[in-house]
Amino acid sequence: MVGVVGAKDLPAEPSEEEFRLGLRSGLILCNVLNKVHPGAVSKVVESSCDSAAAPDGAALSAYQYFENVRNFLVAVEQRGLPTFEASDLEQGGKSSRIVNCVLALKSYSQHIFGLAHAASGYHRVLEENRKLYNQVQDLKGNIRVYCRVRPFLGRQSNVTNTVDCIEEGTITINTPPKYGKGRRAFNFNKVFGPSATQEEVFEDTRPLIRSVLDGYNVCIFAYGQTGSGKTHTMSGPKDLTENNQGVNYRALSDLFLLAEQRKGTLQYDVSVQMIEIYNEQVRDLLANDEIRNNSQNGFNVPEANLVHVSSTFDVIDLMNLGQRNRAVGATALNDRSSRSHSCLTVHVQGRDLTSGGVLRGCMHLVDLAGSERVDKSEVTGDRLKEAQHINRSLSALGDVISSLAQKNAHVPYRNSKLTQLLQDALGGQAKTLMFVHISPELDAVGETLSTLKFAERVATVELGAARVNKDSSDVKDLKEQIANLKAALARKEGEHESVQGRRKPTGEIGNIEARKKYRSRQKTQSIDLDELLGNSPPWPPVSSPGEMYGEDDREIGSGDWVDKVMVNKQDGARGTVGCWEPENSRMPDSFYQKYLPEQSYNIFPGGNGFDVATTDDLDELDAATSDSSEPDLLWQFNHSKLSSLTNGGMSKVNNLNAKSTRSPELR
Ligand SMILES: Nc1ncnc2c1ncn2[C@@H]1O[C@H](COP(=O)(O)OP(=O)(O)OP(=O)(O)O)[C@@H](O)[C@H]1O
Repeated sequence: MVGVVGAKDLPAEPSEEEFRLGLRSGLILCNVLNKVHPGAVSKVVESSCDSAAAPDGAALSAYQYFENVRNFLVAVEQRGLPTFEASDLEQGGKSSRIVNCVLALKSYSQHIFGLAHAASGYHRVLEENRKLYNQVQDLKGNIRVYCRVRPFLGRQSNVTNTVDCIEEGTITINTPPKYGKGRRAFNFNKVFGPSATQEEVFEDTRPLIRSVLDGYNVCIFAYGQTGSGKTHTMSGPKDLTENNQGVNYRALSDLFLLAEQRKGTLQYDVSVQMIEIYNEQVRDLLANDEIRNNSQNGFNVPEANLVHVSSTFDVIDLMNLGQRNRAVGATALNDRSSRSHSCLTVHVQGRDLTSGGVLRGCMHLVDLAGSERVDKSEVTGDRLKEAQHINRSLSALGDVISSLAQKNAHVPYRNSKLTQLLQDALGGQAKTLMFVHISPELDAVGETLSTLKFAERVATVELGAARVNKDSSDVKDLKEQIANLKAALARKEGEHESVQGRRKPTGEIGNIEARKKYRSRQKTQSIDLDELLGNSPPWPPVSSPGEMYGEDDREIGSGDWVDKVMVNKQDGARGTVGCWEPENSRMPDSFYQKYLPEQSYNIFPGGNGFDVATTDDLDELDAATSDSSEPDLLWQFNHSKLSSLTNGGMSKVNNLNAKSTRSPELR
């Protein structure tokens, strides 16, 4: 009897490798059966195509292949055609050899059918989950703003508290007469009081981390007066422990945790960059060499290192290095004041192991330099210059926010490096979260009020709907080609310039302390600020989001998970279900050796029309029974892929990275 695998037989979670092997063996089985009983397959295909029960999503064709196999076997039975019993093996002659082969394949495929069936459900649920999750995120709307109140620091215990009360998303400030009425309430998505722990704060940020892995661009930035706790939120205090780690560390460890959990279906490659904007200079915090000018865009741009990371430990090392390299100074208000805006950018590339589709997400974690009243912070000289730069860029940020809030056609992003850096996050399709920080002291109330007013404004900015960055393999290949061509062109130009002795002088790097060398794992690359901004599409005019995108961007931004199988299936000219074109689809020899008994591996001597005496012959058999282009996408399977699957997971990302040292680029 041909067995039909019931729900009870389905494994909870087939491994990716089992799933693929199953698909391939189903293909072989159908081809063999088709030869034994020509015509039967197509009948079965017709009926199974109508099946309303077939799930949609990435696993559709896998599901249908196996439906076909199953239905075919049932049809064979119903017609009283050979039943594949072990006793058949004893019979001599051609038909028993066929039966022998089919039997071996069938028994394996029954098992695999169960796996594939379960996998299709698993993929479907995963995909639905992912979509729903991000829809909920999108519905939350504008830039999200969380307010955090710093506790009084040790030396300030007797100081008057300006924070009257905190309720859910509302914070009420007691305002001295000079600032208007007695109390003023501000509403945000969330308000964290002084006793909120780092973990509690991160808990509400966590959903965004998932979005990065789903191919969205995310920006989390900390805003507030100097000394109000921005660095504390983003990185943590000076004496860092696991408990008091800030958002940056937690975000990265979550990222790796989730990537690990998804490794059966998606393989992720993670790289980070860390830059700072100091006195309107963009500088690489992970640099091992001097930063060079790149005057192409009219402003200084570093060759920012994109460092591949494969664990939280790697990230902690890098962040520590970046923190050490940050321009930090003491002001009257904060003895460890950040004098620059810092941005940790995490690039994530996920490859769907089934469809080969690629998702790219990018996350900016920005710790802005603190605004300060220069009279109050008593700064002079270099510190004054820094403060002026900081205030100017924050005011440029304010102008951008105002324009966005008013939906102006022109948004002055170009007025500062900071606004250029945040351009996509503020106006594009990123998911953006701002942590606004306030100090509770009475003498900070002026800044507190202006900070909170600014934050309220930010909360009204409407973002374009966040878009997932995804590439089908074809698009990805084309982009890689473009990137290679660009790199070649840049190299040529460089050669040309050096020949003519017109090389630009080394850029000014300001007064940052000497950079620690960090050579071992770094890859240096030329990028411009646009690339630092990640892979999100360019900011479209507010009134017509998406207008500026190229055809390519539109195609990949349709909001659905792009999957090669699905893309192909939409093409009516090909991909008839149940037909296979096994171009390049030969299984590794190890497969045949492992899964076909020796006698059936070598079972078809010549002369019967479809001899399968060798694996090469199996290829021919495949070729003879195929007429669809689908499998060359679905069935690309060879030794190297098998080994990459078995080695699995994040350990492979090094190799991936070695292939592509550029940051993900969609432009
Ligand atoms: N939630 C908090 N709990 C405990 N201590 C905090 C908290 N927030 C800030 N602090 C402490 O307050 C001081 C100032 O914080 P921090 O350096 O993070 O401020 P900042 O806004 O980054 O300042 P600047 O803009 O000058 O860099 C630090 O000593 C920090 O450890």
